Amino acid sequence: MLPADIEPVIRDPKATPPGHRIDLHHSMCFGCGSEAPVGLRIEVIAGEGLTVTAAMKVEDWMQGGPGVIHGGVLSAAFDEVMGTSPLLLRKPVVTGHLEIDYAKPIPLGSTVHFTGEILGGVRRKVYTRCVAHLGDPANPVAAAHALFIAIDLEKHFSGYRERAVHSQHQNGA
Ligand SMILES: CCCCCCCC(=O)SCCNC(=O)CCNC(=O)[C@H](O)C(C)(C)COP(=O)(O)OP(=O)(O)OC[C@H]1O[C@@H](n2cnc3c(N)ncnc32)[C@H](O)[C@@H]1OP(=O)(O)O
Repeated sequence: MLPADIEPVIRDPKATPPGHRIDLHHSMCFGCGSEAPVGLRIEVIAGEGLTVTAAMKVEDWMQGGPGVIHGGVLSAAFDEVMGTSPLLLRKPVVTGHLEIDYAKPIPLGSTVHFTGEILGGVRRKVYTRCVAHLGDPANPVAAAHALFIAIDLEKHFSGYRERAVHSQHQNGA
């Protein structure tokens, strides 16, 4: 998936310091929003260098097959974790391409731990990968690669903002 012309990228000196939560991008976001009526409420933590981490408890409403997480929920979690990582470059992005290897069933009630990493970039393209485990990093349950495209936030959402669902404490996007 990685292109031959991929280049190294550098963490922005003003990025969220390691160990701190990277700011919500939208309080009503399905992935990270603290006020979304239904959502994953994932908190992405900045790591060292170009890495991020997150954890997600697998709730009963996330069920797909009996007793296990729905694959689409896991996909959304990967999207959120990897999609937040380009903020270490201070670049807002949207997902262009996302691919997942589902290695093992993930039981309801477990906690999925994610470690994401930016691999490099080409022009507006940011390449990332992420691994998920249930507590033992040597025993991954899933892995993902994704390509994100840097956007101009104002332009990208200009035709949609009038449809936005707001909370009482809406903070923009
Ligand atoms: C803090 C934030 C956390 C967010 C986490 C959640 C993220 C999300 O879920 S975002 C929602 C899902 N994604 C979307 O809605 C995006 C929908 N798609 C789009 O809006 C557009 O296709 C968009 C913006 C990605 C690209 O369009 P545009 O701005 O015209 O750029 P475009 O010139 O087509 O592409 C830019 C580059 O990306 C490449 N590219 C675009 N899409 C893809 C793709 N699917 N696969 C491979 N390459 C792609 C292009 O080839 C081009 O590459 P190059 O520089 O080599 O020419």
